[in-house]
Amino acid sequence: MRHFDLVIIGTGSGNTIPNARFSGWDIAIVEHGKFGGTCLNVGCIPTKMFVHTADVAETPAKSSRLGVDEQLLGVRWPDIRDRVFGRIDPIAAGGRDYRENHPDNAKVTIYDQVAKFVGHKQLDTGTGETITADRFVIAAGGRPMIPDIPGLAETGFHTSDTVMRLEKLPKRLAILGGGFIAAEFAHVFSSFGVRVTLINRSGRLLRGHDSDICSRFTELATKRWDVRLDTTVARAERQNGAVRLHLDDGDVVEADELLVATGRTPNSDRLAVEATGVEVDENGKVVVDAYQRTSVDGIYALGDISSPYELKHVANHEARVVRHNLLDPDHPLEVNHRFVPHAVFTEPQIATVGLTEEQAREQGVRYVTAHEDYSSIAYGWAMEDTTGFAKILADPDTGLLLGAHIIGPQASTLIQPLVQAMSFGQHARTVATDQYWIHPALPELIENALLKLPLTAG
Ligand SMILES: Cc1cc2nc3c(=O)[nH]c(=O)nc-3n(C[C@H](O)[C@H](O)[C@H](O)COP(=O)(O)OP(=O)(O)OC[C@H]3O[C@@H](n4cnc5c(N)ncnc54)[C@H](O)[C@@H]3O)c2cc1C
Ligand SMILES: NC(=O)c1ccc[n+]([C@@H]2O[C@H](COP(=O)([O-])OP(=O)(O)OC[C@H]3O[C@@H](n4cnc5c(N)ncnc54)[C@H](O)[C@@H]3O)[C@@H](O)[C@H]2O)c1
Repeated sequence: MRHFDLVIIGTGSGNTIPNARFSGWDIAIVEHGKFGGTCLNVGCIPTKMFVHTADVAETPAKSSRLGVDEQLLGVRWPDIRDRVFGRIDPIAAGGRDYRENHPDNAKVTIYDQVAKFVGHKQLDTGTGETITADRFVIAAGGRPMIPDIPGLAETGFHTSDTVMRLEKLPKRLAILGGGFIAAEFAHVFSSFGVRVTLINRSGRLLRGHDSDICSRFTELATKRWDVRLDTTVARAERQNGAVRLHLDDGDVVEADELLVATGRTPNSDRLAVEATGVEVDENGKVVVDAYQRTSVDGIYALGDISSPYELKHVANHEARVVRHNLLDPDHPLEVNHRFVPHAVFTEPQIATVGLTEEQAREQGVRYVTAHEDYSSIAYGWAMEDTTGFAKILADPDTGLLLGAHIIGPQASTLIQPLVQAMSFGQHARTVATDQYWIHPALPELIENALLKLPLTAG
């Protein structure tokens, strides 16, 4: 059995670990799919390339309120799709080529089949070779979770792994789920002229967000798409080429294609991590401590397979922590999950960091809130925005921010000064008043919301 200093399973964030500081280490990289993992190949990057294109396609529908009459002449799906993957596919191939052929990686060996643990620190690489190592990094991510619906497999469906490579645009798309992926793809496909029906089990879309954000988004989504809430699919079938979804309320939704976006499940099962003694929780997530160490000495995990946050910036941060801890295990770094922001790139954009109002209430945290509409700031007037807002929560006594939630144009960018303020423990008033805010730019939304916080001091 070949023995390595380090085996890394998964080339998403895991592949960022080996650098010049590992020269001299015998490293195996195990990846059965494309190099770059979910984010590069089927996640963040292609979706946002589609989202930007969708935003452009949607412009004419919004411009007449500004007195500019525009017309969308067409959407060339094959060109849109091929631009995205024409850019991405070579990056994945280049990533593999670098690890396989570049002199920097002379001591790196690649295994390209589905691997699974077969014993303590023993990995069956799926290539006919079983390997061992002193250290492992489990960075094998997750995959779409497919609900158990009678007829679903026979009906045929897409997930986020396949829907971006459709041969042609469907006329009608049914989306099962009401989370991040459903919200982003509903925006993308409807902007391209596809009639979208969204079927969601719970009563509000993007649950888990602050309830003011969920309510506003659900209200807007309902105007744009056929949204079925508090509904599940009892049975699916395909008739005359069309997907037919029988809902539990008796209604039938017909579509040309179906996208299942009902959450993701970690790949710990397929990797059989228990065979090496690595502990998983009730959701199949690998259990790690604050240093990303699993229950087995020398085995680390990171990213979607272990993290409570299924976000690329978190996976990358955890990979940096693991890299340090591999190199200097006697002085390990702790992971920093204090203020993890995220954005949903739908229409309108949504961004969030810290506590929602519901969480603050449940945790018994003392808080005050401030709310500012885009329609109250000059650039919001310029854009004729009537639905966007920022909501900020702060501790009334210390003036420290507890959470921030934005729905509206550029929300994913506008949130950043608030992430910074929270990360560096800055007082809300200081952030609002001790720096210039460019007038009349969109960040005035944040400045005004901060100034409105009814703080007891400062
Ligand atoms: C549609 C979509 C859009 C997203 N958009 C965003 C976004 O805008 N912003 C954001 O922050 N996050 C986004 N995410 C989440 C983000 O993509 C993930 O959090 C991130 O990619 C996780 O990285 P990772 O390294 O943990 O795993 P991955 O990138 O999934 O890497 C795991 C790798 O392990 C390989 N692997 C798994 N099992 C085995 C095995 N047994 N043997 C060999 N190889 C194996 C897989 O092939 C894969 O390449 C999105 C996700 C999806 C699905
Ligand atoms: N912009 C981003 O950062 C981004 C974008 C896409 C995905 N992601 C990551 O990927 C993860 C997975 O995304 P997702 O949208 O698949 O999951 P999600 O957890 O965000 O949403 C799942 C949705 O499916 C619904 N659901 C579950 N089972 C159902 C059923 N049987 N019938 C009907 N509805 C059902 C849930 O109520 C929920 O609304 C996200 O949690 C996120 O961390 C991030």
